[in-house]
Amino acid sequence: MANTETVILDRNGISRGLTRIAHEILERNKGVANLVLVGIRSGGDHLARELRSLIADIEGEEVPLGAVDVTMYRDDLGSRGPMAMGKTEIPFPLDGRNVILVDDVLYTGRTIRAAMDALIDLGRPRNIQLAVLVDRGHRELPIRADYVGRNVPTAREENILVEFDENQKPVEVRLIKS
Ligand SMILES: O=P(O)(O)OC[C@H]1O[C@H](OP(=O)(O)OP(=O)(O)O)[C@H](O)[C@@H]1O
Ligand SMILES: O=c1cc[nH]c(=O)[nH]1
Repeated sequence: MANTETVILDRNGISRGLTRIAHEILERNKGVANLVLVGIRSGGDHLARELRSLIADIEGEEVPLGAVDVTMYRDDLGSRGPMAMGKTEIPFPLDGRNVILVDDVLYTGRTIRAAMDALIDLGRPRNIQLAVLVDRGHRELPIRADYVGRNVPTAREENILVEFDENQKPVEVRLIKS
């Protein structure tokens, strides 16, 4: 049977969701002092860059931006076959910082567990908060997001695709039923 695809968010919808998240982050953290953004490769790193730009538009200040690759921290490393590995680039100390971890889709929570282990190997943040563009449910670990662009109820066999253009700007979020 052919796949059916439904657009959940277009460019404007994504932009509105990220703008709201930027305001929520600033509200909860009382501004940008002590704040850093770390995006999970790949996808979360592009969204973290968008959030940094939106926060700068509101506060007039750019917060430190990093990216984490979770490949070596995955709990299915042995069973998944070869995987392309990205680079973790966090060019600032994490100790004592309020870290906003950013990803595109939150599903089982296993990627977030891996990312938190990767961060904690690098330092001891004051806290880690989680921002995701889409929460599709079906958690397998006790993990929740602090900031959510859109909650999308899904069936396990469905898939959420976040598409980026050639400049790594988010273009569309689609729900794919196969
Ligand atoms: O909550 P989880 O069940 O861990 O799923 C969420 C993760 O799945 C996707 O990454 P994927 O592993 O497909 O890698 P990619 O983004 O690099 O393609 C997505 O970008 C999230 O990081
Ligand atoms: O639907 C899903 C599940 C995990 N990761 C995605 O990007 N989409």
